[in-house]
Amino acid sequence: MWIKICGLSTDAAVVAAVANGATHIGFVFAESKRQVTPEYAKYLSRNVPKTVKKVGLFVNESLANIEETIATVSLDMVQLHGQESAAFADQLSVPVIKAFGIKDGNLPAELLAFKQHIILLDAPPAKFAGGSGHQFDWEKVDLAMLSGYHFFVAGGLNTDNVLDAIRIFKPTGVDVSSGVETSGVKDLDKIKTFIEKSNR
Ligand SMILES: O=C(O)c1ccccc1NCC(=O)[C@H](O)[C@H](O)COP(=O)(O)O
Repeated sequence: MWIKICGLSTDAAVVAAVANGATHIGFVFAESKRQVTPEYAKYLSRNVPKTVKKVGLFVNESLANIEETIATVSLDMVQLHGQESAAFADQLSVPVIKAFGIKDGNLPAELLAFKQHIILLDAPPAKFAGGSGHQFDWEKVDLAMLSGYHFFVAGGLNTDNVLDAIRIFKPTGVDVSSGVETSGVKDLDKIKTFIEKSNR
């Protein structure tokens, strides 16, 4: 199971994610309360082993700026949260995770164009393009449409519901940000519990 802990902005949270077995960690470079600069993400990444994938999150950013950030931080992957096309994703130099906000359980038709990429099923955008802590309507999703895709389930996951998400979706991975926070700050115990439960 891939386990991605997203929106990291402190050393303690990075250490907790890595030490407890996260396979992916996410840094938000888009406008967000969790936004970090490329230079700071590079600093936070200094002791992250190569086995843990560093993912950079962007919203409708230019190809040049994304590539510059990939180089600065040594990102392994990019997560796109805007209206980026598959043709845009195809041009990036690292593997891409494309986030889709799922409204009323409807998977977007665009999914087909992203078959070569990794998909992230998320709640629809709220104040920011992601990281809202909201859940989408799991029960209405046509699971058969996800066959053949590598995909993360995200959106409002937490230590109480992650096992249900895994049971229902049988995803390649799970992704969390708000659900491992307390009062808006990453909670090291919740990170540990989330990873332990995801690995059960
Ligand atoms: O975290 C943000 O503030 C953010 C801002 C802009 C684009 C994406 C953002 N976050 C994405 C994520 O952290 C997660 O991949 C996903 O949306 C799930 O978040 P959550 O529901 O908070 O667990």
